[in-house]
Amino acid sequence: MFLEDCQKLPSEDSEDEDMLSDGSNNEDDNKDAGDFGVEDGQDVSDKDTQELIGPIISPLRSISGPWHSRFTSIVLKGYILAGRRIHYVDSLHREYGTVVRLSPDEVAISNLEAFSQIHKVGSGFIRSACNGSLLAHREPEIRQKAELAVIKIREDAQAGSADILKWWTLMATDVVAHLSFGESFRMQELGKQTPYIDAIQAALLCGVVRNELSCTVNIFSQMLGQADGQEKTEITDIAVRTEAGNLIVAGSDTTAVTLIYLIWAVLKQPQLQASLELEVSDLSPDLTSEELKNAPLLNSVLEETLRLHGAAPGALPRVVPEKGLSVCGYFIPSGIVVSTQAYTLHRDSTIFQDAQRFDGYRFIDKSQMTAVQKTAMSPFGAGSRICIGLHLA
Ligand code: HEM
Repeated sequence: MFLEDCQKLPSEDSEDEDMLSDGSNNEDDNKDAGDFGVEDGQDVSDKDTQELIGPIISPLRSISGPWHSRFTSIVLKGYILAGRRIHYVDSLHREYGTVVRLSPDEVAISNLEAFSQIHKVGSGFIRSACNGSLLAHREPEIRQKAELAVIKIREDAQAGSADILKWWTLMATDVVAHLSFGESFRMQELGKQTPYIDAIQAALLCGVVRNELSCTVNIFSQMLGQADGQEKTEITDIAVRTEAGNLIVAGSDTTAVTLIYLIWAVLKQPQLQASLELEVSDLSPDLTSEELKNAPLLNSVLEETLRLHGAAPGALPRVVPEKGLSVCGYFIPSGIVVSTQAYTLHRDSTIFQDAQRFDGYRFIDKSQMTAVQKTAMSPFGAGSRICIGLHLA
């Protein structure tokens, strides 16, 4: 049971407002599924049925949201195209509550219990995250690339100014390429992205990364080996190309963008910067991952960066399965898309005290984290579709 379930989030600029002032989700309508004329488990994904039901008797009609969400997704799409979906949805949660209608067939949810229900590992195929051994085997290569990035940043800074984001991006892309394909693109040495990477990013940035990827030291050698050993294989050239592009996009910009936010947030707090530098200077020059794991402030700053500035805080959409979803007194039938977003959960001041503030010490003692905070912290997603690059990142 989570506090403040099913209620409005405080507005961003009035964090101290009493969140309990409005205990409803803005609707007087009866929230019982029976009143929608839809039985539990009834599938409304069928297009004809949906058109027939229309906005008036839609099973979602009592879920609050902007008036147009009952008729069209055009406004939502406008925000998506403008790259503002996260902020738009966050503002809707603050206005309408934890369950908000976004379009005729999409509902956004920022209720933690529902979050767990939606993302928990089901009984079907379960994807597990990359395990630590990937990191252990590849640590020297990763460190060598990180050191090179720091050298390049220092050289540029000494010559006038350094484009830190550029070097983090080149570093992350080289690391992902090396681990995935067994060979780096050596973009750090070149000092720029290869046209090949430019093309992949342009083609895939708008797509959603959702492919089944196994996580091995060299993913492609395994895939191709499998293809060689079988007469019939599901793995086509196009699939290999798509997987390759997905990995590059999923692993490089996310890591680089998170790192640049970390630098920015720390530089804004000179006191924090000094303490962090002191902690890191006490570590051995080897900087093994074991040693890094035991640097409390460094890890706390990383967690806090992922909380406020993680690079993928947007919608994780899921289709409601046959049994439907009950959330905050609403019943959402099968076929409807429900989405949760870390951006809103991570800024919920009922979960994280002073949630809008970057507090580098917030996670200094992780044993103090409440169960609710642990569930809410989801910069890498959650459940069966959790980021496979989590440990590497
Ligand atoms: C700070 C860095 C990173 C962040 C914040 C991040 C975040 C995420 C999130 C939130 C998801 C879940 C998407 C969903 O549920 O629909 C995801 C999935 C994924 N990530 Fe990451 N990621 C990072 C780094 C990486 C790296 C380094 C790699 C690869 C080397 C990677 C590969 C993937 C892949 C392949 C998926 C898709 C998994 C699936 O569809 O089941 N990510 N990531």
